Amino acid sequence: MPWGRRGSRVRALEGGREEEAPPVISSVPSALLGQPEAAGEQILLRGIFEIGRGSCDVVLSERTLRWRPIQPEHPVGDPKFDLLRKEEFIELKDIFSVKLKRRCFSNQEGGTLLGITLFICLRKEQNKLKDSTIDLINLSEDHCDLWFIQFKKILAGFSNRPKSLKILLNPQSHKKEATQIYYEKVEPLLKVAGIKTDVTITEYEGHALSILKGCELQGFDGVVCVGGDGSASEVAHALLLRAQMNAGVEPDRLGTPVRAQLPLGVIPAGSTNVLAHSLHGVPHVVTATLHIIMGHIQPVDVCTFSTTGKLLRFGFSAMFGFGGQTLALAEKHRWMSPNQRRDFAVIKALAKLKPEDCEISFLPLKCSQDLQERRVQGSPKSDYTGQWQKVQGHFLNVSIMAIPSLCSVAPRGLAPNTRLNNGSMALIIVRNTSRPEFIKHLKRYASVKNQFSFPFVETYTVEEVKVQRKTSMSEQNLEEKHEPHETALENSFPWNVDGDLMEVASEVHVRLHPTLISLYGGGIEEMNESKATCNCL
Ligand SMILES: Nc1ncnc2c1ncn2[C@@H]1O[C@H](COP(=O)(O)OP(=O)(O)OP(=O)(O)O)[C@@H](O)[C@H]1O
Repeated sequence: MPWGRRGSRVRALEGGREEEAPPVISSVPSALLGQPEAAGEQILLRGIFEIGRGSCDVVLSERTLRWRPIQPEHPVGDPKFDLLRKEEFIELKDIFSVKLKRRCFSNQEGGTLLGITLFICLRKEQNKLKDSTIDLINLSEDHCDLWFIQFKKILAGFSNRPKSLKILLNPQSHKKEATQIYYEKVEPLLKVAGIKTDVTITEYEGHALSILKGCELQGFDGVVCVGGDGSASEVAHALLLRAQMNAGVEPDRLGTPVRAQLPLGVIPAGSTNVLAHSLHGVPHVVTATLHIIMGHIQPVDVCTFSTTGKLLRFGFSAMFGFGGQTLALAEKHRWMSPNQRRDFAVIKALAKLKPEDCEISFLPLKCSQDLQERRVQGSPKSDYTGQWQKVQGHFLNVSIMAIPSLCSVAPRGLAPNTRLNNGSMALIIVRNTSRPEFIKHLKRYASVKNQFSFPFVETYTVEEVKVQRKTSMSEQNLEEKHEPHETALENSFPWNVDGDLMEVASEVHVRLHPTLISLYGGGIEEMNESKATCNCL
């Protein structure tokens, strides 16, 4: 349903013949102030407009715009008439723009005024947002001006909404359609909302980072990335690096990093859109755009990845083992289509499945509220000692996630128990097992069954993790028997950090920093139960 309906009855105003411009009530009669339908709200304007196919009594109050069709007198209590006279309303916070509606003729300047158009944001199923319009028709210039000015005043009061945005667009994302997505779906909405934009099309990997390190960002209310996870994570990293530089914090000596100064919007246009999917519950371009326009802000936890005391990058999630090898294989076959190379890489990584000999140290979460919740759920007490713990052994995959990481192959998320800003990371360790058992575990991500209820899977809620890989002599001997290019890949220890490859030989230290960045997005109301789209398993 596009807008609300309420059953409370109001007395119909006189006048408003359909063939003429409806008469105008340009000021609020004092008797109407504080009427029951205003529910304690001050009425700002009341008048008659044609909405849909009939004349309506329209009331603008502090938080809502309500209207009720004007019907001829009829017997009180007749259900047929009562239904026709039902009140409808929208909340003013759902309006994102207002324009005077005119019919233009080629020889006429300005055109003939028809009324006012309101642009509104509607909540649809599965967390989607949709733009829509409501026309308030009235041919009187004075009447419309009065209402138009009032709507403008109301919109100006939403100070959290951006007025100017820096846009970074990766033309190479997915099947190179980010440019088309932006100019066809995003820019028209930003224009309607009156948001100024400054678009830079990136030319190479790392370009967004070098732009954001040096460019003037004063005057912008936010930065928007149009692309996939690799691009979004690069822009988030750049904003956070810039914040540290501005605050005089040396990136390599990050005690407590400072927050990013500007919010980041993510328009999903990549092969994987985990960040946008986790933020909005759905990787939907119009939804992402409307969250930006409406100024919905979502603080999000961020991790730092460092090695030997040096900051490697800021990010939201990481995998090594199977997750890292799969990305490394996919990147080597970028000439394939995104779906083809993903399926190919998964199958090839499964065929070459090999455990990593590692030592993982982690600091369990020590927040008392979380501690209680987890204890109620029956988690082992040993998770919550607040001291470093160590697990050692052969692992097929290790995931460290600060966000739930929703994606098409895992609609409930790769880490469904973590939240965008719950001050913790999920550490998911998959110990060595047979290939069929590991495949069973992977398949569970796409189903409603718990993917962690296997004896070889361990999950922890943590604040910090250190990962050290061990290489044995027997491994080196084995690798010598392979083809040279295959060996190179298998010798490497690739991390998948937000969809980007990161090669690190020494220990990697991952730390969580609660709500370090704000993203444009809304809370997820209900998880999208959509079907997984990966067919390769
Ligand atoms: N003009 C460009 N040419 C080549 N690479 C670019 C260009 N602009 C940006 N990049 C880099 O491309 C990488 C991947 O881009 P992006 O994440 O947007 O798309 P994707 O690979 O299709 O999606 P995903 O990372 O979600 O799988 C990013 O790390 C980014 O730095």
